[in-house]
Amino acid sequence: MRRERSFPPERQPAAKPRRKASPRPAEGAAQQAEGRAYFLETHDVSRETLARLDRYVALLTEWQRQINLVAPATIGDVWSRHIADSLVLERLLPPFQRCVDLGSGAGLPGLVVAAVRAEQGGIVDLVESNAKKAAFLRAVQRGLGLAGTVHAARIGDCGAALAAADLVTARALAPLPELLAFVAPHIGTSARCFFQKGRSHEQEINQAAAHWRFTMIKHESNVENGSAILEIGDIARR
Ligand SMILES: C[S@@+](CC[C@H](N)C(=O)[O-])C[C@H]1O[C@@H](n2cnc3c(N)ncnc32)[C@H](O)[C@@H]1O
Repeated sequence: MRRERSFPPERQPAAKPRRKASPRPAEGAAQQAEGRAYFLETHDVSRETLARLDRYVALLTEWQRQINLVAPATIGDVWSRHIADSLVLERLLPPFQRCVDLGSGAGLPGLVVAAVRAEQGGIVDLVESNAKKAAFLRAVQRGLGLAGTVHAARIGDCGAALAAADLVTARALAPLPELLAFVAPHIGTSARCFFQKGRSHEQEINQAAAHWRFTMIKHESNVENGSAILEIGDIARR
């Protein structure tokens, strides 16, 4: 459902759960294979994209033995929990020249977006302040032949990257008022932000609307009960 809104916002009905339960708890190679098979039943991706995603999962699994990239209990469930979640956002993105993913962590959704859009020429920059995670992100970019820069820095020090972006993404990074404060000083007037939010998003929208004006399309999401992807633009302080 897409609905353009200005603020103050109207109340929205709660999102409906849609996704079939994924195989959980899931750890190890057998669970990953099961998750991959289910992913392929439910997603249509090209052979080239699948090869990149397979390589990403292999690198993630290898590096996860040394550093905590994702919650350890979710590594077996990487296809349904992380890749499919990132694809929900990717499918909403218009064509772009430069997308900046904030607080990328293990590369979610940024590396998944980059892997899926590789043939379309869009560049995905990744901002991640944790040096070890940033090293992982660079290794994946190299391993998959993806364009883009990894900024091993705080978001506040990445104004130039944000200024060059036509899209900004973030998942599980910060409450909406904080996300708006990160991007507003830097992004161009036509840039759009896609923030993947959990079930507290309505409260966050109301808190943000006290300090910011913005336009928003709320895309309901099946990632978890009540989750949503907020497409936001025209951000200005009140
Ligand atoms: C909860 S994790 C989410 C990672 C990923 N987006 C995901 O959905 O799995 C948040 C990540 O953002 C990074 N981070 C938090 N604040 C940041 C900041 N101000 N600048 C850059 N990175 C930041 C953290 O190091 C962490 O890896």
